[in-house]
This record gives sequence, structure tokens and C-alpha cells, in this order.
Amino acid sequence: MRYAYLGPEGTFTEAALRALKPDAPDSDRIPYPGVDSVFAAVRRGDVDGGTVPLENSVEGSVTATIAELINGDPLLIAAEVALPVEFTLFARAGSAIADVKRVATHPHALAQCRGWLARHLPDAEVFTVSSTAAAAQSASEPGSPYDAAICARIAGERYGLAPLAQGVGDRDDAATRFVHLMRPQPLPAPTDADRTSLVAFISDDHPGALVELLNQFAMRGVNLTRLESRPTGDGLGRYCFCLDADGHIADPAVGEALMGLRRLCQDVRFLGSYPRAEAETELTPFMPTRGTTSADFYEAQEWLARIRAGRVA
Ligand SMILES: O=C(O)C(=O)C[C@]1(C(=O)O)C=C[C@@H](O)C=C1
Repeated sequence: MRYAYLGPEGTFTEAALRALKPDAPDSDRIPYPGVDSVFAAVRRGDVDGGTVPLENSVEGSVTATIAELINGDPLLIAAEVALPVEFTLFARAGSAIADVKRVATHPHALAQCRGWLARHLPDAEVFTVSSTAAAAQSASEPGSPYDAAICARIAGERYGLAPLAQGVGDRDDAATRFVHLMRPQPLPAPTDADRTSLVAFISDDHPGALVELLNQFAMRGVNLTRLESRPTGDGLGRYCFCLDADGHIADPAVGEALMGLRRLCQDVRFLGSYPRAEAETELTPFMPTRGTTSADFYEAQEWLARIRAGRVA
């Protein structure tokens, strides 16, 4: 098996792929220079799967990943993992913080380290590159335009840099969610703690269009864990909705909610049902959820089948 990831070696995404595929030998992990090239490699069939960052607890969605999930040949999310992200400022050996005038990092990492940079390197110029490991790699090269990189400890060490300051993130509980993509194939079996991802394209703009979509989940007791509107690219004001819901498409409540969306929407792109990375959250239902267990759905389906078959009981 061969797996693509956002490279070069030492990215948080590589750590995510290692967590997802702990038994894969090093030669099976293939770094790609961008999120788009990971998607392209999976779509072409050059690799069996690919890992990319999806969202961060501080900075939110990785737009390059969302755009690729919405557009192009559909891929399936087969697995996810959430990892804590801790940032370190690294420079070439012998440098001191006072020497740092130009810092490189990934845009999401910059967003998570702004406070620290403002306090400790207020005059430094910050440059964004394709990943935190690419920043470390570049900063390590002789004649590099950068004096330092903000990256994972493993990346700084991988490229022979020396740590100048550890824990430079503004939140020490920051975490990033990564997803593993595959070409369309049979779904992983339900586990009782799954997530379903999809994109809904509404057919016409009208009052309550989003509420209608959300009701499909609420009335069936399905909890949503992410909702994001993204432009479709077809003009100003044209948006689609990216949704994550608790549960598996094999669960009757989730399946029926998706059928409801299918009836309401111009298009629904199913992005996968896969085991959730984090444990089930304790939920306070905001609506009565009576009659929304899987057993309730099955009982009602059987009742309808009996009636349709001419048995009135
Ligand atoms: O640059 C990396 O190391 C990545 O894996 C990308 C990425 C991201 O896109 O959010 C992953 C986690 C961190 O939040 C910062 C950067």
C-alpha cells in the first residue's frame, strides 16, 4: 500500500498518517508538496490513500482541503484522526532569538502563533509556505531567505535545526483534525461512534432554505458537529453547505436525513461515513428525540412494509 500526505517529511500531517496507519513501513508514506497534489495522486490512482488536514480547533477549516472535497472527482473520507498541535521556533544552530528577522511557517500555524510572535518577535517579518515542515526545510538551507521556522519539534530535528523557543502556540490545547481519503469504495462498517460528512447544494435561494436542511437532521435526532458554507464558485451569493453529522449512513436516522436532503437539494455529495476520532459527546437534546432510536426507525419501516403488503396490523 502507498499513502500520500502533505509533505515534506516532518509535517503534522505525516504524524497523522503515522497514527492512522501505524504498521505502514516508511517507504509506504509518500510526501506531496500540497493538499491539491495529495488529492490528485489519490484520484489518479498513484497511491491507495492520502492524508490531509481538514480543520483546526483555533483557525478553523483548511480551505484547500474543503475546496478539493467539494470539487473534482468525488473521494471518500475513510478515516479521521485528531492530534494535538504544538509549535516550536527553530533556527540554524548558533542563532539567538535576537537574530530572527524573517520567520517562515504554514498559514494555519501562523494564525495559532500570532500572539507569541507579537510579544516576542514584534519586528520580525513572517512568511507563509506550503507546510510547517517546508518552512523548516527551507530555513535549514544555506543562504535561506528565512532565519527561523515555526514547526513541529520533529520537523526542526529532521532538518537539523536548533530549538529557540518551545510552545509558541497561543493555545496549548490546539488540535487539528486530519482525514484519510480514498477513491470511492465500500464504506467502513458502522462502529456505534461514527461520523458522516457531506456537501449540500441547495436548488434555489429562498427564505428558510438552510433551516429546511437542518430540520432533516434535527427532526430525526441526528447531531451535527460541523456546518460551513462555502462558495460554489458560480457567482456571489452562491453557497453550498458542508456538514458533519454524528452517525453512519447505515443508521436509519442518518440514511433518512440524507434522503430528505436529496429530495430538497439540487445535489448532495456524500463524503463518507467513518469512525469518529473523539469519543461521543454528552448531548443535551434541544428537541424532543422521542422515536428517533434505530429501533424506532426499523419498527416504523416494518410497520409500513406490513401495511403496503396488505396486512393492516
Ligand atoms: O504544515 C503542517 O505541518 C501541516 O500538517 C498542515 C497544518 C494545517 O494545515 O493546519 C496542520 C496542522 C497545524 O495546524 C498547522 C499546519
